[in-house]
Amino acid sequence: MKIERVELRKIRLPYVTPFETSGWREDGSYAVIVRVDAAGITGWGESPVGSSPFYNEENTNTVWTIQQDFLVPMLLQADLQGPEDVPPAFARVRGNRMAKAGLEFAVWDLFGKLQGRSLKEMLGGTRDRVPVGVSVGIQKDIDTLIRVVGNYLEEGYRRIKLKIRPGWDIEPTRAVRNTWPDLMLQVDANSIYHLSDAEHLARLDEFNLLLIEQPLEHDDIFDHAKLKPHLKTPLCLDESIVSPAHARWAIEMQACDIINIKPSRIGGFVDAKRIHDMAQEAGMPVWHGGMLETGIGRAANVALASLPNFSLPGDISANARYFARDIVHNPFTLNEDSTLTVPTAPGCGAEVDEAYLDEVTVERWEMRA
Ligand SMILES: CSCC[C@@H](NC(=O)CCC(=O)O)C(=O)O
Ligand SMILES: [Mg+2]
Repeated sequence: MKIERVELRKIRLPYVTPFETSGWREDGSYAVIVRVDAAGITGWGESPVGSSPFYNEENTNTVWTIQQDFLVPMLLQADLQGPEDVPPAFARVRGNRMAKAGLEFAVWDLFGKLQGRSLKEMLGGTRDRVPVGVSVGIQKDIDTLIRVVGNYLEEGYRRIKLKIRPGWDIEPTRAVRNTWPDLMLQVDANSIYHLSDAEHLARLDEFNLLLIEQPLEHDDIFDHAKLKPHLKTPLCLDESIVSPAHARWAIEMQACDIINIKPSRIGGFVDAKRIHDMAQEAGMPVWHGGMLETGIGRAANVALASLPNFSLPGDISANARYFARDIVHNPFTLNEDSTLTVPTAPGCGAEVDEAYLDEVTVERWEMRA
């Protein structure tokens, strides 16, 4: 099948509160929303990039350029038997995985609608609900942090992730642990530390954390393997794992105990599923990360998180955690057991609110076959 039309949109969708990590602060979604059309069917996808290239090497503008100049023409050329044919069509383009992923997601959604199959079914999901938690950004002080965490626990979330950085790591984590001794708690450093911080990072071991996420450089596996023996807490990689090859290197080098899987970081579902399966083979648990997606990317994430080796709560909160109003008519709401319900509708299950999407679109582009 040939894709007949591709439409890209830059959006501005404000977060209910800004989100701060060790390296940047973002006030809203600057994602690129992808629409593909063929045979009278529309598929939707999202490249969940930020305004700056601070999480990985991509941002709104790199996605916008690479999609328009290379990936969309390649996609329109391709004769697709299924969404698995999308990555080979993009193979000549190095990196730019969020740009690739947004387009691939949209083609998965399209084929699901064409075949009457949910994304969960297409990907091999086994769960009807997926356990989720909340990622809590860096706060102005510890009292505020305790209040913010308390509010999320009130809402019913059972797992909390804290962003940390030098000067905001041991004491905030201690304060949360002391307030909630039995809480499922983990931390994410977003690559801000170095191997020389090993002893300092080992101080986090006293807090009985589920994991320490991506403490060292965003493109490192070797030093994480050297760090791991210093830690009792399980070590999780996020930014470093951008392909099945990276996952194999990390597993074989014993560089981590757990992998955070984000199909956007990895370039799409095909390779994300490969990493899920490799980790399962190796007896390594994975959990689903988040990139503050709108309801379009969020639905894609929930579908993937329904696969069997996703064994720790994911960073896939209800849409309202970020958006007062989302670009979908059917936002996720948190179930009483701190899970989200996996959509069963054909495709990703997101019902796009096109009128509101138009309102939050700041730039639009399209290309036809
Ligand atoms: C703006 S990029 C945020 C990347 C960060 N993501 C989260 O903390 C989860 C955010 C979410 O709730 O989607 C991570 O490194 O895991
Ligand atoms: Mg992370």
